[in-house]
Amino acid sequence: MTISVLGAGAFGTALAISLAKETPVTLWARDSAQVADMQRQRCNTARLPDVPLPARLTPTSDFSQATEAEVLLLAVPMQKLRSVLQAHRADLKGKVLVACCKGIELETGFGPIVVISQVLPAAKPALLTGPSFAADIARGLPTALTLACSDAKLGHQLQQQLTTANLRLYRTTDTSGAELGGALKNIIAIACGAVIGAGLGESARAALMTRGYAEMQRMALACGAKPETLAGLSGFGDLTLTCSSPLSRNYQLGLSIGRGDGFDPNITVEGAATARATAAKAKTMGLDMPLTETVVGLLNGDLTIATAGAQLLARPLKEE
Ligand SMILES: NC(=O)C1=CN([C@@H]2O[C@H](COP(=O)(O)OP(=O)(O)OC[C@H]3O[C@@H](n4cnc5c(N)ncnc54)[C@H](OP(=O)(O)O)[C@@H]3O)[C@@H](O)[C@H]2O)C=CC1
Ligand SMILES: O=C(CO)COP(=O)(O)O
Repeated sequence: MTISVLGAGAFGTALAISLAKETPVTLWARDSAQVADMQRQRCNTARLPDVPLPARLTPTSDFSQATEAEVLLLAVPMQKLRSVLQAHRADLKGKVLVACCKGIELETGFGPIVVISQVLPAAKPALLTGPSFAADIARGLPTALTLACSDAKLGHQLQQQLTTANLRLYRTTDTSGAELGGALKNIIAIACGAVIGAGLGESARAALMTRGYAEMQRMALACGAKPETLAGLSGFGDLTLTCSSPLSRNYQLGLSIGRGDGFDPNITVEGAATARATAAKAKTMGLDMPLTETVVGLLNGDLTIATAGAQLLARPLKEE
């Protein structure tokens, strides 16, 4: 089996490095200058400066060359996924496409699997998600992820093909649960960062993580997901990592909100658009998602941390 990774950001490069230790991998980037630099330096200096590219990793800016592979990993941000698929529709037709992004499309409220199916009805979509920082995967540290594919046979094959010595994949056919877990945890990570940034304490963070998990379940189960998927790596696992580590960019955005600092808008923070998409979706579905609404209020500047905290604490008392 041959593999290409489309998108040479932090995560795409990390996955390519991990896989290329065991099999040839092509890594596509749209920027030919970046590709030339990777070929020359044998390193992605912009995104993973300290990790060398293995000999079996071939960087390219030639999309057709990359799509000669049998399995294509899509490692671009969620809000860019549709345009990338549309731009390369002919080359991607009928391919096995493994989305590696976490989020919900702002304009439609759909996750990556539906977006792939809409743009490329003949493609075979899957999702790779779960708790993992690019830097950890690139350094070969032990990591466990979820491979979700509604086609059980293909999911089984992908699980075998994409597992490496240090990257252990579990599989599920519940694509909806896997993509919602990975998308919604980023919203709660922003909230947790804000609480810590504002000095409100670890106890408040634990409360947010727990009530955030309840909120994630509320949305996911209403969309037909299985509770055990939410309890797995793609949901609870990634929630734990992202809400507790300063390496997370979603958590970092929250920290800056809590501290009242600025934040570089060029950094990929999936939770911001996903919070807005989820709040809109929850409204149409009649779901109560107070933490998501609060994060949207903070992002839009409609709420201060003090008002947000006071509003959440003043909500009607209820059963757990
Ligand atoms: N970083 C991590 O630790 C993890 C990330 N993820 C997920 O992976 C996804 C990607 O994140 P990450 O790699 O960190 O993000 P980065 O910001 O590091 O990289 C994004 C990549 O997408 C490319 N890109 C953006 N827009 C386009 C476009 N229109 N056409 C082609 N390429 C495009 C960028 O290219 P260019 O540089 O030219 O702009 C860049 O290579 C996200 O959904 C994230 O949640 C999942 C797990 C871990
Ligand atoms: O998804 C991630 C960890 O699993 C990466 O988190 P950030 O996108 O917040 O950096």
